[in-house]
Amino acid sequence: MPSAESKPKTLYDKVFQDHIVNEQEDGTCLIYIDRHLVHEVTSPQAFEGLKNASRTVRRPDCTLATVDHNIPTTSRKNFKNAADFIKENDSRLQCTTLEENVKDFGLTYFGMGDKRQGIVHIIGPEQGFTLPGTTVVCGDSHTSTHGAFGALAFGIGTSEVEHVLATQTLITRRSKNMRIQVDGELPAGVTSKDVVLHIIGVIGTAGGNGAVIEFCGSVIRGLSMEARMSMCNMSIEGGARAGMIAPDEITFEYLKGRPLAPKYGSAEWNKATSYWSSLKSDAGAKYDSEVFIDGKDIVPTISWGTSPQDVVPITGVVPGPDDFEDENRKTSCKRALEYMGLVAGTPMKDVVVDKVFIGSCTNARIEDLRAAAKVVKGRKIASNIKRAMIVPGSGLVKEQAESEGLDKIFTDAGFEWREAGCSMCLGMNPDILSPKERCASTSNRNFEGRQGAQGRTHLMSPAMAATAAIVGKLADVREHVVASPVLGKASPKVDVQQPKFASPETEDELDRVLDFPADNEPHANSSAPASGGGKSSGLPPFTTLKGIAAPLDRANVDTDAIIPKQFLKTIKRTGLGSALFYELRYTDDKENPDFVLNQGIYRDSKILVVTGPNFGCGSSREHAPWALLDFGIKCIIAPSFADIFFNNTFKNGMLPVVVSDEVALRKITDEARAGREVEVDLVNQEIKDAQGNKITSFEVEQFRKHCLVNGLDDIGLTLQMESKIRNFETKRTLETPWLDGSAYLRRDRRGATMVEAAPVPKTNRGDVKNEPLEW
Ligand SMILES: CC(C)[C@H](C(=O)O)[C@@H](O)C(=O)O
Ligand code: SF4
Repeated sequence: MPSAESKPKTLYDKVFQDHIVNEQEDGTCLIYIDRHLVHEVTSPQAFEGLKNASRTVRRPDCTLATVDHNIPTTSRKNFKNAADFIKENDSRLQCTTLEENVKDFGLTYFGMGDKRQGIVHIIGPEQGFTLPGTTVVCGDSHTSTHGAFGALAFGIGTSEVEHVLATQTLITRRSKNMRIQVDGELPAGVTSKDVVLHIIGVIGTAGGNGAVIEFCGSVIRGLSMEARMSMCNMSIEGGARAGMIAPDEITFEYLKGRPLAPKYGSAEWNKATSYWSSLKSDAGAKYDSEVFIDGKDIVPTISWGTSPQDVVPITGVVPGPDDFEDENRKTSCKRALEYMGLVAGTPMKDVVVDKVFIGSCTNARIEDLRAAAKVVKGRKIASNIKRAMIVPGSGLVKEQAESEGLDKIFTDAGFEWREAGCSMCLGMNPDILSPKERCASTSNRNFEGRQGAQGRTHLMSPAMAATAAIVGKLADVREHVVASPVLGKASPKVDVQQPKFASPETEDELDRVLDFPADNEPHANSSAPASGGGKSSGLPPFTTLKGIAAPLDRANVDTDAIIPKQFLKTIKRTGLGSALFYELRYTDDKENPDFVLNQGIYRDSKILVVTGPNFGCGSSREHAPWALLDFGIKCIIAPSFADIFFNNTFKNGMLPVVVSDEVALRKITDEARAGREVEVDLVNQEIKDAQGNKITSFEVEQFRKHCLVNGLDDIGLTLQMESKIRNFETKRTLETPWLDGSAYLRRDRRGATMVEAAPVPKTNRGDVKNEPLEW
């Protein structure tokens, strides 16, 4: 779909533009979603919403589901079904709920008995489900991974999952363009994980807020697809909505022969690659911000603290509060040192490690395992290492590694060779750290409690984690491996039989008239009652809110802190108030009297005033706003917010207010500290004191305000755009036919009936006896 306008565009601009179904005057866009990945944690409430409203999944052919977060990674030799295999009640319920839902809605599902099962961000690319120029979403923040293909891929909350399931579209706005150019050459032993950790150290965890990052430059061009995926994966840790890399020959090579990619050599493949080749930023395209990095300045990088921006070269020392100028960072540093059990000035290489975890959607692909195996080969893990785990990202990665003998290299060295899943990346399953255990980890988040309550995480590359296992301390791979560079360049190809599928029908007449009756369209200034595709009022309206405001003196509050992983196992949206800020509110299950929400009037807070920036960073879990809401907090005031959290609050009838003016924020905080009520008047966009005196005004997007004030439900509104969505789909079938349900499920040309395609079943519920594991 070539873009029409001639103004130089960025890669992001092009992909975004090609997916607009409708654009309102205030810039609110309805965009079409090509690919939707679903996992068990963020989908139950979405499916429940569909069922309650008697809605169906619009495009089962563009939806792919798997289980990854909750599942044990122990041997599946005796696996019969998930219900028997998963011992923990809540985890089992989330997985079996997904199994029921994929059956009820007719979705393609890779269950635990299917070797294509794996971490959602590993299986999408592996299958060719992720393709250049597509929009890809998932109820998971690391959906940014798929941007490595030149896709616009981003994490969404559960309300948006429901929206995509029902409408195959999303309501969103344009992000800013940020370019990060890494030129030159990487020194030996430096991998893409070091590059991205280094970048996050430079820009900070809020550096990319509101933006989509385009990674470019000679270093990026020289990376394999898997290495590019590791980089885009962690764009979210840099605060960005998404990361993107322009597709090139390396991308096309990777896609050849993937089951869901157009068949290599076919007319469709040629058409696709010619479109994909146009997906690069035009010369002269404008970026809102740019960062230049010289590859030669990057050394193996490792995290020391509790935020992904807390990184140092392995050759460095643990920093102290005096190393930072910013007050927020000084405070965070003090707290992080205490949590991590580290003393400022200690050489990183002196830090002793207890456990090693090689896995996660950042680094559990075949190249990652090869890089680790290269370090480990012929060696043994150090005697102080209590446990070292290799967790392949998917059953196919596992199989490939076994065919290369990597499993043997690892087990001979003393590593555990596990089954695919998220594992110790977030400890929603049995793989966790014990309190105070220190882990060398290839995952992406080192938040407090992330890998287990009081666990201590150091982020690094697979080669560095493998070196730590051998040395028993954090260590520099360059001092322990002679051969270099450790980073492999080739993208392994999954050797698969190309599934047969009929090419989509294209003779349908393309209706180019995209007009839609004006009185049915959502409009910022209209409160016309909904009609047609569904009801559009569903949330309690938000006009003004007056109440006690709790002050919170923290920066970069992540959603793991707002609601820790153990509470994500619910299949409901309610009842999470008691879990809000769990680790901060309770010590050994007893209330911590120092935490503001445990004190007097603040127990009844309706507003939260946060003094530090970037509130709600990290995971896409909508459980964070649900927990705040259940506690009674409907409005959060902060200098800035992380994008996904910000979005999620609106979907629940809540209001996040950005107050970046320091004086105004201080005044509001003073009112909060004095225990006086604060009033948030959305209609007039003002914050007032208890007497009604204006403290400050604030900005809010008009469409969002309209929905909040009128209590409107997005899905109902979007369903009224049915004819525009249908027209977009018709055009998509004609111009990019490879995006219509290739292989697994194909959409009938009349658009309604779903037909099943060989060779895989529509659902795989883990019934190994009746469902094929080979394909
Ligand atoms: C469970 C899910 C919402 C979450 C995410 O969005 O990132 C998880 O994958 C994580 O890594 O914390
Ligand atoms: S970040 Fe960790 S928990 Fe989240 S999807 Fe990736 S592997 Fe799973």
